Amino acid sequence: QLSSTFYSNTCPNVSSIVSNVIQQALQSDTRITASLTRLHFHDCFVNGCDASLLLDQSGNITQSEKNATPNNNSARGFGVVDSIKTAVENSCPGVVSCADILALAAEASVSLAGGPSWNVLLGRRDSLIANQSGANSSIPSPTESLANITAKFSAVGLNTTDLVALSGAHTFGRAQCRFFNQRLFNFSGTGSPDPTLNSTFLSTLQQKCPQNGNGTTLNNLDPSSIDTFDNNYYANLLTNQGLLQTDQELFSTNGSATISIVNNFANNQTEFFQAFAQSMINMGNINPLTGNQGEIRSDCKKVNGS
Ligand code: HEM
Ligand SMILES: [Ca+2]
Repeated sequence: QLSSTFYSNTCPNVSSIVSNVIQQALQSDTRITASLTRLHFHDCFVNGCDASLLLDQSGNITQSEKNATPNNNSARGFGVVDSIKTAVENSCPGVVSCADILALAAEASVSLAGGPSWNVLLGRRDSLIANQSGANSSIPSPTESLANITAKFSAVGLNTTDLVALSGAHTFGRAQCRFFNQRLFNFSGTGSPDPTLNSTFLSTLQQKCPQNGNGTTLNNLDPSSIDTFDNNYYANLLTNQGLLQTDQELFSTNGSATISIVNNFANNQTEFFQAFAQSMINMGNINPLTGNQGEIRSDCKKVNGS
């Protein structure tokens, strides 16, 4: 029941307002488009796309999603979300939800980085609660098996094509060493690195992420075109240069239905862009609050009146 025309009377310029603030932020932060895209994912997988992720831990919010393991010292871009909200409130006070701002920011970000555009469906409302334990259990971890990741996508109504297409968001942005360094020296107790890592790529990563390092060094998820949204992510998987274990598993799990989809997206950027846009719409449809459920927050970090 979301609609692309939801704000056409009440805030007709909302898309360009969002895009303009992101363009400003890009001047000093080339990573921001990736970070904003990830926020929509981490919101939608926990209680649906309801901006539950954005609530700070304070007052009645005793266990924020921001402080959950997948987000703590990892999810970023919250300040830019606040700047977008301020700009939107200046033009259209009290009408645009923070959940819709995350959906619009993801589309604008992908588009500004050279990826596809799509009509964002709108009309989500904002939650009154956060679900930290849900964030810990529902957001995929980068060391899980493909079967587990597939199950987590399936739990929110997303299929294998959605999984492969949405993983293509790792065409931009960064990952800290601590999220993949289990692959580099002693993979699964074998005493050897992950055999599905290209040996040249492995040496580079071993140098960037030494065994006694602190694990927070940043690495490009797609070294071949770091801030550009393209299909190089899939080409990297074909040459065993997926950064996260869960990236490489899409191509290196024997017999998996994901392999032919990776091949298709590696060979055809147009098909990847179309599939990515459709899967972002699918993800954006996960369990939204609508009608008179929830509220339109005036500050994305807090429930109204708190
Ligand atoms: C399939 C399961 C997925 C896993 C296991 C996963 C895991 C991760 C991890 C561990 C990082 C690095 C975080 C850090 O170093 O702080 C990351 C970054 C990122 N993820 Fe995913 N992710 C998945 C799917 C997705 C999806 C579906 C999207 C969006 C549609 C997405 C978008 C991103 C982006 C854009 C970044 C870079 C963020 C930045 O630079 O700030 N990921 N992901
Ligand atoms: Ca949520």
